[in-house]
Amino acid sequence: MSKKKVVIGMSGGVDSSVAAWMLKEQGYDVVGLFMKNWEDDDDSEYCSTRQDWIDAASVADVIGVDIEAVNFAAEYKDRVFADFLREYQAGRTPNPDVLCNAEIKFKAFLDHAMHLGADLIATGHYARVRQNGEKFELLKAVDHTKDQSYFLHRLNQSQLSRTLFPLGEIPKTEVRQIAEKLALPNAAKKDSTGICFIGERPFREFLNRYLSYKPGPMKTPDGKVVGEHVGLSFYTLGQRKGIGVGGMKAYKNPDGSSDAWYVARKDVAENTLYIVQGHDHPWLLSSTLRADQASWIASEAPSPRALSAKTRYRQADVACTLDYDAAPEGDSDFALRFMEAQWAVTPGQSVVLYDGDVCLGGGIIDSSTTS
Ligand SMILES: Nc1ncnc2c1ncn2[C@@H]1O[C@H](COP(=O)(O)OP(=O)(O)OP(=O)(O)O)[C@@H](O)[C@H]1O
Repeated sequence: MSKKKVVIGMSGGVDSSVAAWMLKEQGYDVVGLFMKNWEDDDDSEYCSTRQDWIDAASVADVIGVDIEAVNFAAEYKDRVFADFLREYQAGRTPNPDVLCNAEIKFKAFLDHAMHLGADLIATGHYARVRQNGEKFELLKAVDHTKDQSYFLHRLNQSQLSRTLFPLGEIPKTEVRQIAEKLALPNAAKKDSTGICFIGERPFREFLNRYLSYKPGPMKTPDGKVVGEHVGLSFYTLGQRKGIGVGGMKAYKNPDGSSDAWYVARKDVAENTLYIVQGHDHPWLLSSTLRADQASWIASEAPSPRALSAKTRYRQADVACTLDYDAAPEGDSDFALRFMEAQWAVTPGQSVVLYDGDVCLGGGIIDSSTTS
């Protein structure tokens, strides 16, 4: 029987390098594919694409697999970056890495791999796929500290049925050990952080180039104007640094100290930014949320029941109840009620639902309430 052909996304990072090696060990016919999703223009200071390609190609050479490069910069701009800008312009805080998986890594990439004659695709994500009868399930990685299912929650049955995640079963420490044992040229490379096209560059300066912005008042909950914001798009809920009221001592604790200020609300219609003093201010806590753009891995919506959720990556799962009847306001698709109030639930971010280790899918946070 001929070997199954797997096209794996090789980013030049340690994870996808080790994943490619594992697939080869497992007997697959492995081909690496390096994607370029962002044109460098004048960004070369912050963009490591050239070095990443060199790393991916040298790893492919060491483990003995073919590799090629493909440019999805146009698709990325149309399907991910345009949405990212629209969301920021509307005062929300989007998560482009979620959309990148749904539209680029598991759509444009998948289509391209199929044209190359692949049976399956693979990435170095930390997550697992399990077949359960006719259905494919997305599970958290065994290494919960690295689990990336949050970013993969918009994948569907067709995508999951053709995907392998070789790293889902092993801890990150073992991945590093394998890279060292094989003397991979990138064994000591740092993990990438942040949104891929922004990288390490100053965020506000980057957004400035693409968005129109209008300064407006910064107010406290009682309506007092305490400053001016530079444009609502440049702030996110729960933000503490960069508000520019650090020295403001208007509200003191009984002991004379003053707590930090946080962004708590954006009123887009009034172009007003509300800030509150103290990490646990009631305006920063939500007991319910509404979400839209629901996407369910099993194709159908889960039954309303007690589940757990993450309203941001790297957050411990929180107990909640899924409810559809509570959602009909606006375009909301579902509502959640949390057992314990959640801090800085942020419109535009993904909310992802879990039943134990099984990721059920999720939606985009539309609004939240304190009551
Ligand atoms: N430029 C790229 N070309 C091809 N595949 C990519 C690229 N960027 C990411 N991927 C794939 O998506 C997976 C997850 O991407 P992410 O940016 O989260 O990388 P990571 O966890 O730092 O992994 P790595 O160490 O492989 O870069 C990677 O392991 C890889 O398979």
